[in-house]
Amino acid sequence: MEETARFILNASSLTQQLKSLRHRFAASMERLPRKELLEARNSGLDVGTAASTQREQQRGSVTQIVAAAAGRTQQAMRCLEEYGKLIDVTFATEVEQLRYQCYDICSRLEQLCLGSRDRLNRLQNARLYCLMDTCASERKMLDRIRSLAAAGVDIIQLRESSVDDRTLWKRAAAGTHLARELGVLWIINDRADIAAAADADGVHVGQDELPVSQVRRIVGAEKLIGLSTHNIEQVRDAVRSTADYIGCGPVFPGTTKSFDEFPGCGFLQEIVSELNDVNGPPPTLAAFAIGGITPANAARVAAVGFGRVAVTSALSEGCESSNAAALRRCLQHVPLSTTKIP
Ligand SMILES: Cc1ncc(COP(=O)(O)OP(=O)(O)O)c(N)n1
Ligand SMILES: Cc1ncsc1CCOP(=O)(O)O
Ligand SMILES: [Mg+2]
Repeated sequence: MEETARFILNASSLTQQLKSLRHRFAASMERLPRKELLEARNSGLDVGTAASTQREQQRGSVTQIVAAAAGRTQQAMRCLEEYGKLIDVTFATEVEQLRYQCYDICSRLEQLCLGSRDRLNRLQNARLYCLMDTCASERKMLDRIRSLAAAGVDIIQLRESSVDDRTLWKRAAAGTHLARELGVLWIINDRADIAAAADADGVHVGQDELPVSQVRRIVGAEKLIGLSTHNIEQVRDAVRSTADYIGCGPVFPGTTKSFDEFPGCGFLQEIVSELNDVNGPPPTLAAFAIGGITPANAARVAAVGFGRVAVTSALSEGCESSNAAALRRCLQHVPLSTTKIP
């Protein structure tokens, strides 16, 4: 459990709590006579070593490993507590206290594993991603989120650089609550600090912002991290990082952001080959095509094997519903690359 908290989830406070529990447990164990404990260890004569069930041999995910470890730890503590009463009552009382603390920590750890799994599952199935700004007021922003969710958008990104941090955080936090209620993923552009403070589902960063390794330190393991990529080397770096998805483009010129160069559909095709290459890196990333994508050109994106798009203008106010449906129709037959779920 400590390895999961530390190396997989990067959950520092949980790692600290598990470590402290382990140390306090070791201190309690010192109450027992070490020599007798060592002498009692005799695997050769242990009738239980051959007894193993098929279930014990199967672990399908890190979450299952954690659940099994939590169960074993709690059972072991209960056992030590009960038999300990025959040897040293103080030992038994200490283990009882540790067992209760262990319940809380294990439950938090399992929830963390399940939470990140749920987000990754939703990301895995996402096809439509919309970028929006903070709108003129919080009420207008929430209405817009409702319209996008009703139109069938899977992910919404709050992309805004012209408001103060306090306003951005407030809008981000209000969006978190509504998006959770509506079942859409809520991502904050550029700002890992705001994403963490607002408890959003994740953060999207570009090549000039904080590197993914640093973003991960800020947002923790359970949040999604998206990274913009403009060439195949950046895609390869993203696969090696702990990013969960990539934005790929710009594909076509658009009105939201101007660019000097357009890697275009050729780049998308390269990504599809790279992520599906059985000899190459495992297909661990969800990839969204971005830049000037509309219902009129989405078929060209789908034709190269991209089943996910991120758009701004194509889903602007008033045309959410019809354009989302049109984009979906273009993309729906493209199989989605699999994302790795811990
Ligand atoms: C899904 C998605 N893909 C790409 C981008 C672009 O990010 P970036 O290159 O950092 O540019 P800005 O959006 O910050 O101007 C994105 N935001 N979302
Ligand atoms: C933020 C960003 N990054 C690459 S293209 C783009 C703009 C996407 O908006 P639109 O779909 O209107 O081109
Ligand atoms: Mg950016």
